[in-house]
Amino acid sequence: MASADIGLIGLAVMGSNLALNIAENGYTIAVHNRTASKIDDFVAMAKQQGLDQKVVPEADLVQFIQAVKRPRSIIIMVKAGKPVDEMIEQLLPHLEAGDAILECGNSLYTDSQRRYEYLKSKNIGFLGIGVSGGEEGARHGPSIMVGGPEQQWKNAQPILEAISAKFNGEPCCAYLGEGGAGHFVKMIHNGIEYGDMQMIAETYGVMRDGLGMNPAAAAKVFKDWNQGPLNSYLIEITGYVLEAIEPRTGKPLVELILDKAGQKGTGTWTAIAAQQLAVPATAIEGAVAARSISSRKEERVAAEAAYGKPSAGKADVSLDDLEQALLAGKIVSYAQGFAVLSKASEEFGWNLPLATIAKIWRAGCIIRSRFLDQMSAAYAKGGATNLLMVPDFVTIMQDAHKSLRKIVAAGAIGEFPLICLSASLAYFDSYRQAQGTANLTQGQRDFFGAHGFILTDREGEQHGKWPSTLGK
Ligand SMILES: NC(=O)C1=CN([C@@H]2O[C@H](COP(=O)(O)OP(=O)(O)OC[C@H]3O[C@@H](n4cnc5c(N)ncnc54)[C@H](OP(=O)(O)O)[C@@H]3O)[C@@H](O)[C@H]2O)C=CC1
Ligand SMILES: O=C(CO)[C@H](O)[C@H](O)COP(=O)(O)O
Repeated sequence: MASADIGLIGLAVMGSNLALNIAENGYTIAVHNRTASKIDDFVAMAKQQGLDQKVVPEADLVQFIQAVKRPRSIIIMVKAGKPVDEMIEQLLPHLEAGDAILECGNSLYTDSQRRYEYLKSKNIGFLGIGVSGGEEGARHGPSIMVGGPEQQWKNAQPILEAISAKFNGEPCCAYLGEGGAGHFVKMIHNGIEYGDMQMIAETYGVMRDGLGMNPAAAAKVFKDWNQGPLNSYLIEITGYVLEAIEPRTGKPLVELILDKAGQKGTGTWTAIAAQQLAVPATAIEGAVAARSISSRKEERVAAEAAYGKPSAGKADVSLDDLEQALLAGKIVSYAQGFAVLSKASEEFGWNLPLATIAKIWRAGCIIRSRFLDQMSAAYAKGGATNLLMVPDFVTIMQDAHKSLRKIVAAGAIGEFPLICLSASLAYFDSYRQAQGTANLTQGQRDFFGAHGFILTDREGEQHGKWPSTLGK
């Protein structure tokens, strides 16, 4: 007898917490996991939290499906990629017309588009949903980015809005467009997350290598910054990470963590999508590159032996400059992320609501910050082609870019790498330079490939009369 309002497959970190969140919001939820012992663990956890009455555990997939009321909504929260397709294949023979799959992992947006088309041909609905907020967000309110057919969204809307984070009472959950729109927006969220994290790490590098600060002193600065314009979840947790002590040695934990960053793909996908759409996203690309360089620990050790240890001279910068530089870098990185969203919206016909996206990122997600409230207000006014041209942000950048410049210069002289902050500065300088240097590039392209150029004093494409270099 079907008794559950919704079903969920995949009881790892995200799935189990989402299921508890759904149960706590008064919905009965059927749960299933490939490894059955995880279902028992989950039920024990639900019991501890007084939510087991709202949970229908089913180790058998067919019985799990039958436990969900029709038309069924089934959330899949398993490892992204092939496991999602395998899960869909296992579900398909037992689903009926009108049922829907809500795929909530970090899936590539083109996979979501493909899955939607495939399931549509079988009369099964599909929503590709980006969920952000990690373990705590999933349990108490994540930010939820929905893509797919609007009717399916309407069916799922009450549950998704109920479980989402709230900012001033507004749900951080929205329908963003057809096909892969939800997962595209989540991908850009993660690209921005990479940029934020890398710029914070670089700022810590300036404190450590340029200002000789220990982790406890750096932690205090991040805690102070969290009271100002940089107020955000990532700045807040940075303070906690820096002040943590490893109990066995009594040393700062951060100094014992191996300096190799992991990555699961969403940052790289953002960089690729930006390149494919011809939108410069250099800060995000820099952040992805920084993780890749970090993973080459052995090569870095060998290179340091070959070139000598960086001089790590005292940087002549203030903490105020550092704060402003981080703010400036962050504005550039968000400007790039939103520019990619804007172009994708045009290219894929999604009509992405940029103000709404900034709004639903104000709470619940990893990049939540005070700054996003200001950004959503700017996009709500309309007419913003690039965040760098929005009056509020022009005002901030007019001063903040000077600090960014000082910090990047200090990094270059002091020999500590600022791959993301320097990429942000270079983008800013390129974006605001009315007379660039592509005139020379165009001359070269015409020289070797007769690609043509435009002259500023006349109409139409022109070619130069170039000397032959053959035989020289
Ligand atoms: N962790 C996080 O902070 C966040 C994660 N996400 C995304 O959410 C999704 C779930 O993440 P997370 O909770 O960390 O779990 P994992 O990505 O670690 O995936 C583990 C889950 O996938 C199941 N699984 C793996 N392979 C298969 C398969 N072939 N068939 C059936 N089930 C399979 C596992 O089942 P079993 O127990 O049997 O191994 C388990 O339930 C991922 O797409 C992730 O990228 C999104 C936001 C934040
Ligand atoms: O989606 C997330 C947060 O928003 C996940 O935590 C994701 O795993 C982060 O990406 P990576 O593992 O590549 O750092």
